[in-house]
Amino acid sequence: MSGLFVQASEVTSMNAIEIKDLSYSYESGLPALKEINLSIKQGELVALVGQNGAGKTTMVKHLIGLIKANKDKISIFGQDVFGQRVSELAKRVGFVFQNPDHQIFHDTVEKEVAFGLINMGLPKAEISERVEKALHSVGLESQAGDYPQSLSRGQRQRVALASVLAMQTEIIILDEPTTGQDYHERLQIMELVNKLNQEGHTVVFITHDMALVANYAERVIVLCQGRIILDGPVREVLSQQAKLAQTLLEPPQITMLGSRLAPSSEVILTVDEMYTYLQKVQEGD
Ligand SMILES: Nc1ncnc2c1ncn2[C@@H]1O[C@H](COP(=O)(O)OP(=O)(O)OP(=O)(O)O)[C@@H](O)[C@H]1O
Repeated sequence: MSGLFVQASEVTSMNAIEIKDLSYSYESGLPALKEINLSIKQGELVALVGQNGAGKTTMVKHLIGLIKANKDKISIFGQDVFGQRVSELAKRVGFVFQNPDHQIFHDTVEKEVAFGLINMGLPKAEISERVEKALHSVGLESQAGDYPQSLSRGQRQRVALASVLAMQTEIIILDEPTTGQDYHERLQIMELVNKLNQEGHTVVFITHDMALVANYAERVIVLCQGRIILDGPVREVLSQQAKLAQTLLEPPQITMLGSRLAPSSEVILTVDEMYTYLQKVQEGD
């Protein structure tokens, strides 16, 4: 990995992403984003949640230049994205689309993953090394020569992820990364997301799955009808059940069960935490 990355999920004081007073309406529609203000520090692992149509994809499209932001609205590592080309932004911000077929165009998996690297003008040996490493990370090394459209949706999603990994961008954004994956693949992808963050990447993942949020994110940003209505550490946000209900999102089952069993205790996020809580109760703590 590049020496730019900080080690072991260290969150620095540097803003990786900064959005200032961003509003946006599509030509044909109502406002999709309203007065968004947020900053994400280098090294953070953030979940972005909200019901369908809340504005999550519109927000991240601004970060990768697919929707052009006005001047002084968005900066990436202190640099205004205004006027930056998509290809320039792609070197710092990697984006894995929700639908892998929106980003897969080549006739072999290997060529697909190499594409961005060839555009960057990297030497052949480095391209081969990065492609191999990225395919290994997503468990697709034996599919390198396959036609992507012959793979399952879950595998195609991992091809798209490998293409972004190979670029070694400082920021990685994933839109619903576990869609179409079975249980083991979901675990594998989220462990990989975690590892990337540990290696120093700033990671933002969009999801509807609050169990993923509870298990993997440090911070969660909740969008509702184009506005940020909650933003903070996962435990704090999941304790705001009434506000979350506005978004039709529910805390994970284990958290709901925990709030019934132990209404006054801390918010329970995972099965392990529930187990610890029950053990304490049994011991009469
Ligand atoms: N290309 C478009 N043209 C017009 N309106 C759009 C377009 N894309 C999104 N919208 C509208 O903008 C709003 C925000 O949509 P967006 O896709 O950003 O939400 P989302 O939170 O990502 O939803 P989902 O979870 O369904 O992907 C919605 O009202 C949506 O209908």
